[in-house]
Amino acid sequence: MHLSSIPMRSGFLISPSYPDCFRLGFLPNGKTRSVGVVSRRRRSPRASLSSDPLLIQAARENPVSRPPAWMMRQAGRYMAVYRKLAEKYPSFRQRSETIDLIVEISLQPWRAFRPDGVIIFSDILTPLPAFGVPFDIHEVRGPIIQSPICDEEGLKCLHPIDLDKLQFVGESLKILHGEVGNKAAVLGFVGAPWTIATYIVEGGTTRTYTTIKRMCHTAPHVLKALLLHLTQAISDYIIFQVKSGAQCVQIFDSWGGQLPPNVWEQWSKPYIKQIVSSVRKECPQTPLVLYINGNGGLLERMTETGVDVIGLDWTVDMADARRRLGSSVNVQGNVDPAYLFSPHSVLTDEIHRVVKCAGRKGHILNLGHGVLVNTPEEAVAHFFDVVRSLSYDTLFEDDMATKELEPLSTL
Ligand SMILES: O=C(O)CCc1c2[nH]c(c1CC(=O)O)Cc1[nH]c(c(CC(=O)O)c1CCC(=O)O)Cc1[nH]c(c(CC(=O)O)c1CCC(=O)O)Cc1[nH]c(c(CCC(=O)O)c1CC(=O)O)C2
Repeated sequence: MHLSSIPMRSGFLISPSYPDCFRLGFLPNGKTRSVGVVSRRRRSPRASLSSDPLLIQAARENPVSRPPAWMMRQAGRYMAVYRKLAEKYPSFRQRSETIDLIVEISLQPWRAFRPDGVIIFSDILTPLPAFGVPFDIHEVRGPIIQSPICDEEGLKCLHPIDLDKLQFVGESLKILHGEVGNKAAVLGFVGAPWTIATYIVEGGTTRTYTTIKRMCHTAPHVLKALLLHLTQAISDYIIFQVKSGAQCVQIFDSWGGQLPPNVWEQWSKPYIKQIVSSVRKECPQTPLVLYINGNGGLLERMTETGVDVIGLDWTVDMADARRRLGSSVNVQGNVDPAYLFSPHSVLTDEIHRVVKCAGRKGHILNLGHGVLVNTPEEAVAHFFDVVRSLSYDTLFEDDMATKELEPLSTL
């Protein structure tokens, strides 16, 4: 399975830096056309599989020589404009379920920093009421599920996802797509069944996951029924997001890393795999990214889900991840979000290091998890400025030059 292209600010096409994995070209007229790959050697781009003159010309005019970049949680509380808006609309559910507010908040980081992706402002819990699980988000306590599910009786509240109740998501994606055109990718996202189940079973955020982990042994049939229900609902929801305008969808199994790897194999992986296979049938071109927080023990296993991109948290060294996964697996990440609190020069060096370790192909630059509350906005701006000024040629040529000089310096 291949990724489709992620449109860049310059116009349309990312294929030059992703010869193996991007095969949809975004043409300057805004239409998408399926093409072969366009590869680029040094500074002379050439088409290898595509003979479409428009694409070849466009590739020449818009050489892409850096990874695309966006940030998890790139909208939200660290931004002053968001905090101001949150004063006026104090309920998170209102902010994330009203079309005008969703569009406005999603575009705040786009206007301020021009990332290559615009992520819809939403939450992994947003679809819950549409299949029978009401929730709220409390300012201090975080998500709260009014009626956690702990037994067979609890399962009775579940019903198939009613996508009419999520029209605000569909409409917002459509509007965002229209707003950013082919200058950036529009990204949707969902929580993975295991991660969503932690909230539904525990009743909210937990530090220990003991209730749901116990359930694996005391009521496996209940947990399995819940996860199967979530699998169907989340698959339908991803397809709905794609049909509404999402060009790439991130699956957050944020709490999958809380499980021992063999338990993740049993209670998370099969459900994600099922989602990937259902989505593929309907939307074969849409890249799916899988992120797990604390995924060092799961990297190889994550590829077995069939997703296109493996999201890395910052506890995995990018070079190690590349070694372990092989260069044909696409990766996303993984600058430690705490670097955004350090001097800009330190952040610059870290971005360069991560990009060098990731290599020239199949890498989406991102943080290793979401932007932290209180992150200085100037640091986020600096992150994207550095990305924009990146050039693989310069970055890797410097390395080559150093290597070539090495024998001389030993004389
Ligand atoms: O994040 C918190 O600290 C507060 C509560 C919390 C929320 N969802 C939650 C949690 C964590 C938990 O307690 O389990 C639960 C939640 N939401 C999300 C994840 C996935 C993850 O980050 O690993 C998770 C689980 C893991 C985690 O929180 O790190 C995803 C999410 N929520 C949200 C966004 C969108 C965005 O921020 O741009 C996104 C990410 C989209 C992406 O990057 O592709 C939005 C969101 N949800 C929420 C908030 C805070 C409340 C507010 O603005 O009034 C906010 C806004 C913000 O982060 O500043 C509520």
